[in-house]
Amino acid sequence: MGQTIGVLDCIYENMLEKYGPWQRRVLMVGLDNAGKTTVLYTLQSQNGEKPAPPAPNTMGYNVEMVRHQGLMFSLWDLGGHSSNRVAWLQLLPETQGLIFVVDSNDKKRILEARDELHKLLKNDELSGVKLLVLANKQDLDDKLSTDEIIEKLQLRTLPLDLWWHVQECCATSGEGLSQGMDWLASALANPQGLPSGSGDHSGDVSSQMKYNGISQVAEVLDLLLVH
Ligand SMILES: Nc1nc2c(ncn2[C@@H]2O[C@H](COP(=O)(O)OP(=O)(O)OP(=O)(O)O)[C@@H](O)[C@H]2O)c(=O)[nH]1
Ligand SMILES: [Mg+2]
Repeated sequence: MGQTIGVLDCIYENMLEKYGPWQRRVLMVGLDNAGKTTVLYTLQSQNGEKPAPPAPNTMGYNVEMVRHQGLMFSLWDLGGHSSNRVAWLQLLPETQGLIFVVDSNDKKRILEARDELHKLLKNDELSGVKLLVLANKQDLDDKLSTDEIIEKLQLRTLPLDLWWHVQECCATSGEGLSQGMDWLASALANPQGLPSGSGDHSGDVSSQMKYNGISQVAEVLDLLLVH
């Protein structure tokens, strides 16, 4: 196991070398059915790319390189089913941004989402991470508002030095995704200067690049998920 993670680190260092200081690792997590994969591929299609065919219930992960506001993100969409969640931990080192996707319509599971988020944030590797909460499925009638999501997820109990922001969105239409990415890009670009909850301004995912190294990282993760 240790050797496998070492290989992962090595590949990631190669990616850093290739993309320099602009490259940021962003993990996208949340419960199953929250809409993570839809977010990933809607961002891809907003960028003019042909998105991958929809694949519900991600077993493992999807990963794409996304450029936004001059920053290059390696955006990892990790399957949210409980059997997948242990794999989230493998990617925590070097993670600078965390996108936590919530199904705003699923009131029955919001406390499970809260518990997963707080459990994840207890990991030391995530100290200094910038947290974007996507309050997804805002197109549905019986949805939780931003204030309700903040309260239910107990975001105000998080450490004061942890920056977080809640963005309402609809992953199927793409509404709100760009604003969320704006906040994340600003937070990651100006780690000293952006107070929690501020920084919304418009912008688009401008381009996307794929890097061969991703498939190597993916192979290593495949091994981790199988064992
Ligand atoms: N109405 C509505 N449905 C959405 C929205 N976003 C995603 N969905 C639907 O929710 C379902 C689950 O979406 P996925 O993107 O597969 O969810 P996921 O978080 O990747 O789930 P796992 O891979 O199991 O972790 C799909 O049927 C999507 O079409 C949204 O904004 N509004
Ligand atoms: Mg998925």
